[in-house]
Amino acid sequence: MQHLRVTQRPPMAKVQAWRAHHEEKSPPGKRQAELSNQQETPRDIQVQMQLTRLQIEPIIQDERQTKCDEPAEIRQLEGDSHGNGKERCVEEDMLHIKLCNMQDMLIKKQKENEDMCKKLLEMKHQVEEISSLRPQMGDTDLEKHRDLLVSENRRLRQELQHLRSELDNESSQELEAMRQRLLHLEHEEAERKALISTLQHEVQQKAERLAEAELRVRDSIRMKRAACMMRRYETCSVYDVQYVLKTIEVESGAMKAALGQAEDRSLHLQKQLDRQNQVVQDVKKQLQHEQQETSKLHAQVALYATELERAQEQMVEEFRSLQEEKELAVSEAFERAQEEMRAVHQSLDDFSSDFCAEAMNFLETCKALMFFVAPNLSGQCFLLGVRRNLLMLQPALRTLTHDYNVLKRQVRDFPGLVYKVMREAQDEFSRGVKSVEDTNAELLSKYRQELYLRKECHNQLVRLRGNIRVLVRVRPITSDDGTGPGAQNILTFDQDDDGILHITNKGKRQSFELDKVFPPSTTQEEVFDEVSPLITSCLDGYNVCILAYGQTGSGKTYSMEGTASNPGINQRALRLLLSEVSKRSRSWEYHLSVSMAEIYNETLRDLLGSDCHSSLDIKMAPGGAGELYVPGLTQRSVRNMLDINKILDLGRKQRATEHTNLNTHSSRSHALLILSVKGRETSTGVGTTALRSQQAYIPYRNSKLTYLLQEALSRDGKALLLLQVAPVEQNMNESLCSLRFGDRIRSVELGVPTRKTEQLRATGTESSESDSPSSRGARPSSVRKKLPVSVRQRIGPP
Ligand SMILES: Nc1ncnc2c1ncn2[C@@H]1O[C@H](COP(=O)(O)OP(=O)(O)OP(=O)(O)O)[C@@H](O)[C@H]1O
Repeated sequence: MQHLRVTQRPPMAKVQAWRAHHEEKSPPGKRQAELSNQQETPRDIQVQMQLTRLQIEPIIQDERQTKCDEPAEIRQLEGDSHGNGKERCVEEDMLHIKLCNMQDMLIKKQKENEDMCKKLLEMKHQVEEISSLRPQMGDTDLEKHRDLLVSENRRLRQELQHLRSELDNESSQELEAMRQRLLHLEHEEAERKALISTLQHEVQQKAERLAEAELRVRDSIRMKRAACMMRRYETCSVYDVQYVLKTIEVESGAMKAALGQAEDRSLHLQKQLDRQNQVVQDVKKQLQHEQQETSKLHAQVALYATELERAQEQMVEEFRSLQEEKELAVSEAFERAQEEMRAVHQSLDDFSSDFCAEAMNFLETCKALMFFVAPNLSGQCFLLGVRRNLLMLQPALRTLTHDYNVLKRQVRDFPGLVYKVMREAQDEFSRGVKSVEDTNAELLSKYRQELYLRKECHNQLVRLRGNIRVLVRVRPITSDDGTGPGAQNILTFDQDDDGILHITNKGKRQSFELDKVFPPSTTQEEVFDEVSPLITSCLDGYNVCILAYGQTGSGKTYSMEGTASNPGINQRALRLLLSEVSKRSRSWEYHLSVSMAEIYNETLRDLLGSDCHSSLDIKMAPGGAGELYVPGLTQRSVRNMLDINKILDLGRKQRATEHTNLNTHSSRSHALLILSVKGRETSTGVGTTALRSQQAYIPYRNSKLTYLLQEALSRDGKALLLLQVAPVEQNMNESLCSLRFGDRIRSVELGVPTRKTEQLRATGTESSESDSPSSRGARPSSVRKKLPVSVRQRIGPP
């Protein structure tokens, strides 16, 4: 591709040969000396012109050739870029335009060259003419002409040189740009081809894996069928067959009836559940309505409160102005009264002084007249008048004082009155609010009660159907989650329903309903409290399986193993079982044993054995019951906490050492803790066997693990899935996958869990009876339960 735009250089050999030929005739030293002295002859000029022509011609030819090549290049480019989309078409168009421009330019340049050639020819003619005229012309004229021609020749040569360099420059730039573009396109194409081949490879790998999985499933079905057949044909004698047939005949009616009853009960419970759901929905609606009403009332209360506040402020303002007015009025009245009093006193004083003066005068007069006339009574009359006036003023003063006192009292009592009125209003409001709150609380408690009932019904349904219980534990945000937008929390919880988890995905909220959701604040103890009833039921003879599932770093190990100071389910479960065993020790004898295994890369390893490097196999139990066991898997008896701690430590250490040796990552390995409990009721001789297994991850593609799990998740088992999720945004996809997986698992029906009991006969042979909830009612013991006890010891040495 790159070679397309490489321009052919002028045939320099031809030029050099021609030059050598003429230099022979006119040696370069001589010619140069002539040129430097401006002494070129017409012959020299002719030679120069010819040389120039020879140099130009290849360039022109080259350009012509380039021009001819261009459509081919374009075609080539079109071919290369075919299928690279619009972008490439646009680029091709641009290149095409550029090429057209170049063509135009080349034509122009060619024309210029041709013009120049013509000029040169003319010059040649002129030179010839001059040479023919030379004999007729004088030396001076000739010299003049020669100078002119030489200078013209030099100018033309310079122009030619300039044009040539321009042409070279432009064409080389264009060529470089096109080369770059071509390289880029080639690079892109190579990348695409690599991508396609990677994808093809992946598709092929997936197809191979699918085929492999299909083959495995077919194998397992074939094996199961074969085992069934073997069981039927090898282990059962004619007598057994007859016995079985008879038992089936006898039992089938009762079994059908029991099945019918169970179905009826399930239907009834389903109906009840539907009813409860309906009630819950109604209550929810009512609650919503009440909440709306409450919010309305709250708004009204707030409105009233603001109005009250405003009224209070107004009242206070009015009260203040009234008080000011009152004080003003009182002070005015007081001043007036004082004025009046002063006036009265003044008049009294005046009067008394006048009166005294008068009286003195009068007395003087009287004294003077005493001797002559009888005593005069008019002075006494005047005094009586004044006294009457004073007596008339006194009630007015008293009324004024009384009014003043009343007003003063009113003013003093007014804030208290306002406060009282407001208090009453507030009391009334709070009574209203409280009654609304009480109604709400009542509705809420009813709603919770209904939820609880619904959960109970659901649990009962789960027990009857034998579904797997799915719990979710959300781990807290840790420093490993980093900072930034990826470390944002995306999970929220429902305050009223502990089985709801909301996940906010791109602004949208998705809700998942599970059996229980543990928020990050949940302690190990609280998680264990939820799991413990399941664990104790393995003492009653049920197969129990607890699985922790989740992406790497979501807290599976933390929940199952925990830390030394805060142990997880494994250690707590063993501790609980030990304490239960000691509680029941009066009537029961139990034997607890523990195995620990790890599956890594389809290799099952014993973590408690002396050689933890060797790989173990999973085999069909020889009893023909189609059950599996692991030959050579170490089982260690457990009697106290010391034993438990030793065993767990050993298992952990073996696992860690092996990981260091293999340089593996923990998330690719799957740990199993298998606990076997064998119990015997000392009074009746009834024995129970059960199996509990835990593991850290369920990859369904892992056949070894699936084999072991299919035992634990068998029809007569109780199973619990502990989904572990990380709360941050960067783990959203994995969290969604885990929750969707949990949702699907919740609907998986394992069948009614059955208790495994066996009656030990005095002769040493064993029989068993079903003690499942249904069997305790009407369901008779099944054929499966009549198998010898050794067959039920599934994992561990046969
Ligand atoms: N509930 C929790 N409280 C506090 N820390 C937790 C909790 N759950 C997990 N962690 C912490 O989160 C980190 C990852 O947890 P853990 O190792 O249990 O994840 P994992 O799912 O077992 O990972 P892997 O699959 O890679 O083994 C650990 O540091 C652990 O201490």
